[in-house]
Amino acid sequence: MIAVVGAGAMGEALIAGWIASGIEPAEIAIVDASAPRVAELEQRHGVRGIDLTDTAEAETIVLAVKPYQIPDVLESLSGHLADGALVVSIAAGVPLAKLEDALPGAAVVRVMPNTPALVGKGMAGIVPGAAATGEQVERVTGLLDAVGSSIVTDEAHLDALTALSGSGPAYLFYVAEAMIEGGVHQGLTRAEATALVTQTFVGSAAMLAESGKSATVLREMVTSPAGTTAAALRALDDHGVRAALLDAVEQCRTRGREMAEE
Ligand SMILES: NC(=O)C1=CN([C@@H]2O[C@H](COP(=O)(O)OP(=O)(O)OC[C@H]3O[C@@H](n4cnc5c(N)ncnc54)[C@H](OP(=O)(O)O)[C@@H]3O)[C@@H](O)[C@H]2O)C=CC1
Ligand SMILES: O=C(O)[C@@H]1CCC=N1
Repeated sequence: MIAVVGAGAMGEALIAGWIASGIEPAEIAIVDASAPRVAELEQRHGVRGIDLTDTAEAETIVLAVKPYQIPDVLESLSGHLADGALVVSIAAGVPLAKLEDALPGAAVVRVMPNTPALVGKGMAGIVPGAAATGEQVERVTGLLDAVGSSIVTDEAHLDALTALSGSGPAYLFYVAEAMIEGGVHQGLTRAEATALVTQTFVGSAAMLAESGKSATVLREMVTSPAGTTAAALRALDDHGVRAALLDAVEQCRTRGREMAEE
């Protein structure tokens, strides 16, 4: 049994992705502070709500509560884990050391997933803790690869990874929102603008993933000399969009580091 503690946005993305990948809903249990939320997910996905103490029966316990809620959950779990249980924390900015100190001897793995797991296109970074066996790391890798792709990395790189793939979907949705608004300003209906922008994201992502060409070359392919794209990119440069993205990635990484100290 996989128990997901904290069935919010990311918890549900993983659950839905796992079920779509073929994992039986009966194999998944959820714990959440909100009874209506548990009922909603039971109805939508066919998973079952359990109490935190029932996670003692789970082989894999995924901690998906907000980072500041992690200490309380760890305190409740301490001393109640099954032999061989694996604890997977997806909380941003909660170091392995804090997790391992609260669960002495337990196998712990830190993971940074992202919400596209919901549609089987997730990206995740995996950091094995000291007591995690090779089989347990493979189990986690299998669970993340079932909903997209993953890499095993060092904890030192996890905040940077969070700044790209963990939080990254939000930057792209932000750009999509702004482009849709731009289309509406030009007189397109919101539905037309949304369809145009959505398919442009899908096509561009597929080219980036499948063409073998760099983002730079793909951008140059669109940019005809003295043409429309060059004018648009000039406006982005004038507004400092590249610098803003560099700063956004840095601020995200820095916030992850700060959270580790809170
Ligand atoms: N959202 C994302 O894209 C990503 C999130 N993460 C990480 O995932 C974690 C969850 O984030 P997110 O899904 O956005 O947050 P949410 O607030 O959507 O989900 C957290 C859920 O946990 C519930 N909860 C709170 N306390 C407890 C408890 N003691 N026991 C069980 N459930 C509890 C919350 O209920 P209530 O709201 O009532 O408090 C809520 O439903 C965070 O640690 C975040 O860093 C990692 C990668 C990506
Ligand atoms: O915003 C957050 O803190 C979480 C972690 C990565 C994405 N969402």
